[in-house]
Amino acid sequence: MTTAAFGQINTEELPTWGSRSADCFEKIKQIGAGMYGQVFKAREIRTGEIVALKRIRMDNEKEGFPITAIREIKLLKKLHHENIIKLKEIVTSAGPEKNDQENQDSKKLEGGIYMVFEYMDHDLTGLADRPGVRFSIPQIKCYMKQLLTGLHYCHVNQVLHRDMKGSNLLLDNEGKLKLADFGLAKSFATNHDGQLTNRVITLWYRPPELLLGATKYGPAVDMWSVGCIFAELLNGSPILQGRTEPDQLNKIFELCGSPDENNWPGVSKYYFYNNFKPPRPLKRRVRERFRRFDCHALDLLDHLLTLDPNQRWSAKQALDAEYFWVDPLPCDPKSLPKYESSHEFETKKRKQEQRQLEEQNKRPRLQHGRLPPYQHTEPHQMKDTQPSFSAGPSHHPYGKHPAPPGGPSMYPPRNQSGAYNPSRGGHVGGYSGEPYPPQGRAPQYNGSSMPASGPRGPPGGYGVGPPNYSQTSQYGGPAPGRGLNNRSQQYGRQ
Ligand SMILES: Nc1ncnc2c1ncn2[C@@H]1O[C@H](COP(=O)(O)OP(=O)(O)OP(=O)(O)O)[C@@H](O)[C@H]1O
Repeated sequence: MTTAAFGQINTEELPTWGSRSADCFEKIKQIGAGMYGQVFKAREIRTGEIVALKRIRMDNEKEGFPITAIREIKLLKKLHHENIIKLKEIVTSAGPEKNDQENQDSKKLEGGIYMVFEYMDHDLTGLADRPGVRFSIPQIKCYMKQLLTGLHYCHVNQVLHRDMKGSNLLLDNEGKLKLADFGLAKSFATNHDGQLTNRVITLWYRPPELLLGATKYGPAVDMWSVGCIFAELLNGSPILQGRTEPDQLNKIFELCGSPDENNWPGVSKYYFYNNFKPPRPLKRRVRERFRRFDCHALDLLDHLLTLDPNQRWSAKQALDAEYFWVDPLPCDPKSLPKYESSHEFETKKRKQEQRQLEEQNKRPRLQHGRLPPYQHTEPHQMKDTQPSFSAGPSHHPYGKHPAPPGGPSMYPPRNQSGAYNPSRGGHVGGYSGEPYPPQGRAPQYNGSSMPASGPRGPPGGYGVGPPNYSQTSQYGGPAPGRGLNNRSQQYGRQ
């Protein structure tokens, strides 16, 4: 593959885009389910080549071809780099409908438009979640180096990724890492008025400037996410697991200290600064909290998790960090262990099944498959003597409801109307339990104040989006670009 030099976009185009049918491929299995499409492992029938097919979800599209797909195709056609996923072609199929059960079990792909990608064995979140997988330091350095190299290529080509997180970093069994999911990416070369939406990037990876309402921003937004991913790799779990935007900011400030004009010149001008600045000064605790990391890792992390985007390290500065040049050095990707394929979709599904099984086992045993007989009690006693099966674990598909928005934060209580909508964005079902970062995309606005996150949902049920800022919430009334009620409007402001 030819790789364009930094600063140059390879505009060479593939000849037959969209001209082939999806019938050239047979489905092997589903490996991903994002907010905007399902991803399948598939085989090209003629050549036997294994590929990943991302079905472009059209069901919610009243306004034509989804903007996220247009973005992804447009940018990926221009970006050619060994650390960026390769979009090979687009194929279409007039095949059977989505809910056709027979089709779901068959190898035939259902009707729709598909993006054909090179296949990658894992995503970083899926791999890290695999029981028994522990990354070594040279391995983490190797992944981080590739991640930064791919991102540096994007940034010098004036592309912001805007959804950096583990599940969008794909790995193959040769140890290669590639950035994927450019559905929220944006070319900032063409954005002259500088008005960008701040409702991008999955909450746990979202930088403070976006949470404070920035509409002018640059590559530093991705670099904050890189800091979160790096710390997560070393820590073994995500480091800033906010449940709502205020809670996320709260967690950031508790770790990185309070922002003020000294450590972040201009911060007081952000739209939400006065609403969210901590009421009392907080100390920066990055070095203290991660004191078990080695000093070079800590140094890099400290520069990535810098509140002021102008002082935060760029991908280039990060690549030059001591961390990558001292022993133990990053390993050769080819020397890395080969793992059984692991995508976040599958690991989550497995966990969900296990949890369901555990819940079932916890339930009181039913006699002859019937509910346990009620104890005969006087009506007045019945009140306090509920049949035990009702006290069992919740079988709500989303598990526990998330904590009320705002949580134990210092922010004023939030407007509670519609406090939680488990089927946000129209996605139902769900992996329950653990908190989950709302997706990079803001959900469709339902006109009420909603918490930012719910537990993660399954195929699409993951689609727990960050909340829309409520127009009546503590965010201090209407703000530019808020109160949008569909995706195309939502992204109207780029
Ligand atoms: N080329 C690929 N090879 C292997 N797996 C892939 C590939 N592309 C995507 N996947 C899997 O599918 C998942 C979802 O893909 P992607 O993020 O592109 O979809 P999306 O609809 O934009 O998702 P999201 O809403 O999570 O951003 C990835 O996390 C990954 O596990």
